[in-house]
Amino acid sequence: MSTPGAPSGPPPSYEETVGSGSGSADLYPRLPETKKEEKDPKKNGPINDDASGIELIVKATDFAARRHRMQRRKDPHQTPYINHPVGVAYILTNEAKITDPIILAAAILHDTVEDTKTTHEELLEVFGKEVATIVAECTDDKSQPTAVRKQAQIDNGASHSRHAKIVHLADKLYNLRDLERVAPIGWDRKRIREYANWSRKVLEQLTGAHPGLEQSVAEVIDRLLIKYA
Ligand SMILES: Nc1nc2c(ncn2[C@@H]2O[C@H](COP(=O)(O)OP(=O)(O)O)[C@@H](OP(=O)(O)OP(=O)(O)O)[C@H]2O)c(=O)[nH]1
Repeated sequence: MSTPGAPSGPPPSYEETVGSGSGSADLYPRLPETKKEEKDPKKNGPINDDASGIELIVKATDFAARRHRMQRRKDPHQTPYINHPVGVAYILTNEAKITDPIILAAAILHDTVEDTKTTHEELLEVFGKEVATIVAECTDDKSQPTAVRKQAQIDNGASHSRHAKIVHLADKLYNLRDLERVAPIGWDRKRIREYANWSRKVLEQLTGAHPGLEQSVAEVIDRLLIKYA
């Protein structure tokens, strides 16, 4: 979902943009410093020409950025919507250690059919069956009332492919962490509790797809329910 319209007021500070660095409320856990191997800029390294996976991911990123370009998140700073699908893909590579280009492309595209005029047929044509199918499994039917859509996620989650479950887990993790960071405009404590409780029911349907992600989702839900008890 999106909040249309341009942001008003001063731009967010650097700290507000990247997170406070204070731990649990950050979108991504801090990574240990890794010492990079120094490369001699005068020497030419080998060129890896097996680039189809990278091309797919960049193509998906460009497509999603163009389709979501007018959309904003619901947070007080009205963050550009594209931050969400890119962040979901980053959770997959950074935390879940998923490097399958099909799953990453689907993660980047996961809201294009649900929240923009993009169609399933278009994704089929541009990105192929595997990517389009994962996106379809992660797409809510926005023609349905909210309560029906929310129940459908609980009812259908278990029957989805493992790839779709993994994208769904990273999607939930991003949204729950975002909720922990700052509540969307208009959300009171009750709404946050309801979202956390509903997320737990969805999580139960995704069991076994990726234990690490499942644990991370469960931990944020626990923290939210304590914070907003
Ligand atoms: N936490 C958070 N969520 C935001 C923000 N901006 C937009 N969203 C979206 O809002 C949706 C959750 O809000 P709800 O009121 O429960 O659902 P709805 O908009 O789809 O009716 C999520 O989309 P969804 O595709 O419906 O995901 P989900 O409900 O399957 O998690 C999430 O991506 C934000 O700033 N913070």
